[in-house]
Amino acid sequence: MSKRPISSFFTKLPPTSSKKPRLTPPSQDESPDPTPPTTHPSYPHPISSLPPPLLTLLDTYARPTPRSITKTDLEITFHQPFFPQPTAKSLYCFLRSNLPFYRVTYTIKRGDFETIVKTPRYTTVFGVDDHSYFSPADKDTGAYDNISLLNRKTDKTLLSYDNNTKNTNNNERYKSCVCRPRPIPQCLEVLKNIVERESGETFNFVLVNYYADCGDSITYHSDDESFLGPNPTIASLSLGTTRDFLMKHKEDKSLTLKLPLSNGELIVMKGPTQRKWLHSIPKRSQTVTGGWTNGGRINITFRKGMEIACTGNYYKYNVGSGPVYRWDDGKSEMVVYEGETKDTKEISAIASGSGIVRNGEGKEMSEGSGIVSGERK
Ligand SMILES: O=C(O)CCC(=O)C(=O)O
Ligand SMILES: [Fe+2]
Repeated sequence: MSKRPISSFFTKLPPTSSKKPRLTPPSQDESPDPTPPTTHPSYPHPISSLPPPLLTLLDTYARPTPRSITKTDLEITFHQPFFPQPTAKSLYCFLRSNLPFYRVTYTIKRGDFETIVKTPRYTTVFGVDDHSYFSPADKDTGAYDNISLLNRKTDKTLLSYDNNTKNTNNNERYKSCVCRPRPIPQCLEVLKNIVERESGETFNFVLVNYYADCGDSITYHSDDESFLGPNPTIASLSLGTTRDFLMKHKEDKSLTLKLPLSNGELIVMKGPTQRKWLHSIPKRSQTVTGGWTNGGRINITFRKGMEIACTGNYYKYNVGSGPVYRWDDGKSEMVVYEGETKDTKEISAIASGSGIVRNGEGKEMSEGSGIVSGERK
């Protein structure tokens, strides 16, 4: 495998309003070397890098000027589209095949009752809050293998990842994390860089949702946790099937908004939007996009976590402690990843069995059956 530095694809792209392509597509006879997969001890498996032709298509698109949507307490920039349809569809297939996903289950306490909540979609997350940063990739090879986590103030190592240790961490700062914080792999870092360039914002977390079909959803909530700062900007990219993004004002019930989000579209939510509005992707009995019925959808949100608590929260609710899922092309569905350790197999057997009720009173429920306000769970 060629050792072309991954970092050559990571260079921060300067903000630009130019509508012209910025990279020259490779000619037939000089196709660039493929970038090796991103590997890191915190990953359950190597994560493939974007094929150079797809990378070029993503970066050279002359995107139309976005439109602004403003309502009381709401500021959204709508890039329609951010990536052209065929490119976005390739990206959708690529990410669905190559990212590790989780179907997280967690418990919440309501009075004396402990309730098990099953997240009604697949999720995954990469990144770390602003108090820490990952050391740069290897200068010569671009490899991630030895990337460690450093304290932003002191530049001292907080976690040096070791292939031989379990995927838990003993670091005081991140002791509430269900797994070790994971650096953003090349395929998502590239997208983050393009979104940052076009929006003029910076992000340190990439959260991915995979809605397998029209029955997967996210309940009404707002991404207004204090660990994101007072008026967080959140950029949200949609790939695959069109799904309705519903919004409603937290106080004024007459204020609502429905945005069908389609393949390749990006919304950037800003200002008071998270503080004042809720949003959701409701279940549907059927979705039809083009000739495609009840297809899947990937949503990627780019966020900036300001506080340490953000990291524990995001890994708990988007990775959890259950099995890893990967896309199976033959079966056309997510299946439990076979390369898992004995420990995760045991957890997966417990989670998929019927005996997960923690106390006599507990009952299972789906997130979709309740409104979770103020927290994205
Ligand atoms: O899938 C979407 O468009 C929304 C996802 C979302 O709201 C979230 O991840 O917090
Ligand atoms: Fe959200």
